[in-house]
Amino acid sequence: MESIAPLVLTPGEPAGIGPDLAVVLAADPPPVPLVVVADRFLLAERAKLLGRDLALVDYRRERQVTAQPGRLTVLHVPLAAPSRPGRLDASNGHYVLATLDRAIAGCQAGEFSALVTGPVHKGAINDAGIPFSGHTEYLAQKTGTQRVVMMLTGGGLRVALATTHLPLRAVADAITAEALEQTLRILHADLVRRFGITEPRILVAGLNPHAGEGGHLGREELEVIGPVLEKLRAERLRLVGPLPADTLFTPRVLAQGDCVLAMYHDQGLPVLKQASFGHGVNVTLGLPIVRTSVDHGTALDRAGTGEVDAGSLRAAIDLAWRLALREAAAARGAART
Ligand SMILES: NC(=O)C1=CN([C@@H]2O[C@H](COP(=O)(O)OP(=O)(O)OC[C@H]3O[C@@H](n4cnc5c(N)ncnc54)[C@H](O)[C@@H]3O)[C@@H](O)[C@H]2O)C=CC1
Ligand SMILES: NCC(=O)COP(=O)(O)O
Repeated sequence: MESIAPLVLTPGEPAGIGPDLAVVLAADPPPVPLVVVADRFLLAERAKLLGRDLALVDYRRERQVTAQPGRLTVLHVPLAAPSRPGRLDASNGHYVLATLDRAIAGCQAGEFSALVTGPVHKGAINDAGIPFSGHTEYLAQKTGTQRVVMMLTGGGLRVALATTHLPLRAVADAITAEALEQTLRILHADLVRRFGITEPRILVAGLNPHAGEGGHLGREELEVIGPVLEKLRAERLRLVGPLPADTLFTPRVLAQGDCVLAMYHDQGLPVLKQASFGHGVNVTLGLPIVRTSVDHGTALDRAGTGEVDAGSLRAAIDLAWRLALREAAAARGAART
């Protein structure tokens, strides 16, 4: 195994399935060094509840991180209040962000090579009095990045979003020429740099039914999306669209692209999740650090039951490791030149 810094995992909402997933993962760990940032007593309790043996290694004492069955290396961050599976408690909202902050700081400092996030409950964090839309927006803010792009990958698809966690009412106003151009530039650049696709072909969805039907069902395609695509095509970006979203996700059209850019969350993600739920990965593009995440939420109904599928977490760890190795190789190449 190539030697780069360990990955860091935040299990997320303590009342959700994140702690369960960390416990399940430890039984059959992926072959990469991994540090879990969480309350160690929470993990120990969840392991007990699930009837699993789990040895917790204190990261602060033992910096040598190895993957061994039945062991988890834990960087302890204390809960604010005891947590029970399935029972949200807003007083732990700050805990969730404290785990993220520690992990992000470690990635920025080179202590960790990539961040893998478990699911957080956006409502619980907001109920703690902290405005929070999602990891994607939080990571942009914490790293001082003006714009990032959410992309999910799974089931042979890559689906990126032009807007992320917005009320539907706000979506059309958020799709400005400037925002869309920046999004497409980030998507193109990261498909090249992080995913090794030399000339990525991006299929861009329209916003309105039938991509606006020539302006009769909405004008964003004519006034915003089309002109941005024209401008970037002149720079040799391979962009197709704006395409009617209802037929974009058919095999014949998908075969013509490497990635889809959907205009909003529920235009793109249901298709991706239908194709790969439980095995997909959410990756944030445009960040100065590598970050991947599970494709699912907190599944409060399953926390503490043992009925959880760790497939998406495993896929997120695998992708984070591969992206981190690529980053390290690129950095070595740059240092040589
Ligand atoms: N990466 C993240 O932080 C994400 C967080 N969320 C948040 O999660 C919360 C709950 O969202 P929902 O819409 O209910 O979606 P959800 O993904 O938590 O649950 C949907 C259904 O899938 C099941 N499920 C989800 N993951 C599973 C797993 N690994 N194994 C077995 N079953 C699983 C659940 O039991 C439920 O029946 C919301 O607050 C949402 O914002 C949602 C998506 C991603
Ligand atoms: N639907 C994706 C989601 O909610 C996760 O978003 P984020 O927390 O990764 O920004």
